[in-house]
Amino acid sequence: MILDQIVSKKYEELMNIKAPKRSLYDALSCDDISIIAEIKRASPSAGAIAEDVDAANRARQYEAGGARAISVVTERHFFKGDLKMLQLAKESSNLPILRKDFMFDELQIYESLFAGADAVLFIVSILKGNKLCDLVKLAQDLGMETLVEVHDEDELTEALKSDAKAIGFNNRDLKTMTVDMGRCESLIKAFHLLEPGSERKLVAESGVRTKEDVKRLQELGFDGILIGETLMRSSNPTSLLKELLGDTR
Ligand SMILES: O=C(O)c1ccccc1NCC(=O)[C@H](O)[C@H](O)COP(=O)(O)O
Repeated sequence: MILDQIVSKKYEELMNIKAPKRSLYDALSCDDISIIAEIKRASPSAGAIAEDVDAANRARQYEAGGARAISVVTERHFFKGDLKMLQLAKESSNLPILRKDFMFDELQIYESLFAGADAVLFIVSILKGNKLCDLVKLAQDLGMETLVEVHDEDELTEALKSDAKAIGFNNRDLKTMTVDMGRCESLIKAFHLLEPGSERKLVAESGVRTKEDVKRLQELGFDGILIGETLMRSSNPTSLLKELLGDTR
């Protein structure tokens, strides 16, 4: 009986967390291109980037520079991240917060909700069978949005079976860690053939360094760009964001 009460209390709490929410989908629905600015302490390809980053301050700097959403890499082992960074970014900005991690278990979805994530990322290559669709549905049932990440056309076909409202094309090969900007170019063409007239939002991920890259991705039809390392290495991310966005607004 007491357990029932605890469970129903927790359920009420979960339902209260659902609203009000900040929408990644809306952030990607502007007339011009939106930058999702990433907070990432380290990565397998780069090693340590900014291990002592102040996530609260970074989030404020990103918002001031014109970012429309923030991605926080919470994975501990390879990226030295944690959920505290996500909570700090949420408290310190008005932007939708995306949790970027290796998500494969229902518990991680509830954990994301409690930490304040507005959206969660799923990587098709690590989710087998119906798992992707099930996790997307759970996240959306709990009021969060989803970005599903693909690296090739087979993964794209899998991603389109889910109800995700946004698809991310990652230029980084997860095995070799190398970045090929041509990857998202060919994938966006494949996407339009597979799902003409789609309402889904499209995000280019990884390897974006210059305002020319941003302009090119806008011309290709992307709604958003996820930028991590370039911003994390900058001591003035606000002005860097303004510079990157310069020719697009
Ligand atoms: O960043 C890595 O080295 C990495 C290696 C293996 C799997 C994922 C990895 N990164 C996650 C990301 O997708 C990026 O953090 C994100 O797209 C931003 O990329 P970048 O602007 O190149 O930092």
